[in-house]
Amino acid sequence: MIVGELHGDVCKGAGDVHRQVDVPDVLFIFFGATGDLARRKLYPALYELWRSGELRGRMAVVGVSRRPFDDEAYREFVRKAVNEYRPFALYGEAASSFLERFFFLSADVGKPEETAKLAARIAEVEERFSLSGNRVFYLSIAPQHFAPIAQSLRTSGLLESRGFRRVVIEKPFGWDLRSARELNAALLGAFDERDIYRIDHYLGKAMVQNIAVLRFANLLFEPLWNRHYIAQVEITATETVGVGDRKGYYEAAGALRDMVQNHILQMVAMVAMEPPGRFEPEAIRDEKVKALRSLRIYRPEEVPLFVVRGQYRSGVTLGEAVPGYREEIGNPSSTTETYVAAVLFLENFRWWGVPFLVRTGKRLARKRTDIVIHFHTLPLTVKALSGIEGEELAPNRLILRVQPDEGIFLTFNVRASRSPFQLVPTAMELSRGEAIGFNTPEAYERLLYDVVVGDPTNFTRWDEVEAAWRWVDPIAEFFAAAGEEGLAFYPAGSEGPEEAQRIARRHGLPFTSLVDERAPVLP
Ligand SMILES: NC(=O)C1=CN([C@@H]2O[C@H](COP(=O)(O)OP(=O)(O)OC[C@H]3O[C@@H](n4cnc5c(N)ncnc54)[C@H](OP(=O)(O)O)[C@@H]3O)[C@@H](O)[C@H]2O)C=CC1
Ligand SMILES: O=C1O[C@H](COP(=O)(O)O)[C@@H](O)[C@H](O)[C@H]1O
Repeated sequence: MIVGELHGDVCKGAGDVHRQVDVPDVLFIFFGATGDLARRKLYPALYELWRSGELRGRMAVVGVSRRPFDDEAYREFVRKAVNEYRPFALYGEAASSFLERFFFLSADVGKPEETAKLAARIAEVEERFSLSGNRVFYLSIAPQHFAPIAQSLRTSGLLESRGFRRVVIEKPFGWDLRSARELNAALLGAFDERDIYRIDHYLGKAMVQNIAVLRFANLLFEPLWNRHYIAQVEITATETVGVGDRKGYYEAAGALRDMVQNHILQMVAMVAMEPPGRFEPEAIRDEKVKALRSLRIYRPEEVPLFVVRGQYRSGVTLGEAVPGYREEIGNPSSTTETYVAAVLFLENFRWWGVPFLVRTGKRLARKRTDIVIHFHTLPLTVKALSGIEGEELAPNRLILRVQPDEGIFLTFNVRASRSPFQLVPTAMELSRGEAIGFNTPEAYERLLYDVVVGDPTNFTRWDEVEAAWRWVDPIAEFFAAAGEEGLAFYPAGSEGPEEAQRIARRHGLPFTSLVDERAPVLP
């Protein structure tokens, strides 16, 4: 099955279809140019867009941070970042033609007299490369800087260029609904909503983009995509890593704000949305927001019935002994959750009564992102009709493996060849990354490209953010009030807290094993 092709044709803006669009020239202005995100994701993604020819000769970058870099020091920083990701990518001629387009401004964004110098730098670079005035302001910086940056961009006239002005915002988009609204108001003081690109990098992952194609371009699935045929939806986004260098941020955010409010709920929306009338950005986002608005919001006293939070203790992950979360961040009484499992319900006609089981966490047994659609079991089994013996009839399942290896699988029952009186569940591989050239660019590469060509499909619109916070807020409030009570500890390297299976079983099937290599493809 040629998923890559379908994906491009049907879902405009969702993937490699980009390659057919004319790419305008652009100046990127990176705030937070020396930070972790810029180093690990943005420069490698830009390099890939350059290497593949999409932005070759059509872009330049002005990086901003307080570090006392000159242009040369900044170029060396970018060179190292790219080479770390793709060893020896940047050397010789290839390096200089790419790096000569990087410029630096050392400025504290809290000091207007320093950011005022940005206008001159931008003018100089745009003139040097004959750019058309298209500007992408990428705020790869802590959210408390968003408002002052927006304000200074407006007052300095930098938003009055001849070309387009777009702003890219990283998560977290607020800490709750109230702060998200304040942040949004600050941004709207400088940019139109249509020019605000709120990044959720899961929406840049090929298999997440494939959900809509699989659903709406296949007669095999479209009629079955509802409560009549689907018993349960299971979404997993687990990691083996701990909090790493982002301790301060994570201690305040926790897994609920870090992963559930954005990536997990976006995947829920993609699975649950109604077919859009047209495959256009706003039509698609209209349907996503409707799905998010139909989430049943839990009252605080209901939260323990539907949501489990956990925190890792020391253990062994991928053969390595690792400390517990509290030791890692140096706070022996932290109650921040590093794991969340929840059962969600959408109160609409299509999904009434279908549990959406979601889980995410750090320091678990496997890095895995899967979306599993569990179909109902047949009421009158083949077993009963034919006298075939064996285990319970396994339900059909459709598995979208988002990462680490991309693939789509469908499970079904067949008669065992050696023993014709037994049924065995088997899996059909509908597509796999490597086999069909799915070796797609990093999510950030796709999303950066989308910003340049002005395709907001795979970015989160404000009303989606708002709807997600409405669901998250009461749960976050409950967590904060409960403190350590109800916090389930799990050893690093495990499947997470057993309590997650308890809520899963209460509402549906248990979560699929993370440890079993065959799961969830085969039961
Ligand atoms: N890292 C990641 O994997 C992810 C990060 N994000 C989000 O992206 C944003 C950036 O994160 P990350 O790169 O990790 O953060 P870092 O702390 O690594 O980097 C912050 C950057 O901002 C600059 N900076 C800080 N204060 C100022 C200031 N007053 N004036 C000018 N520059 C300043 C820093 O440089 P200097 O100190 O030299 O000024 C640095 O370049 C955050 O909003 C984060 O939540 C989102 C998803 C993933
Ligand atoms: O946004 C985030 O995502 C990463 C996981 O991303 P993935 O693409 O590697 O699955 C997570 O580690 C981080 O805490 C979170 O902020």
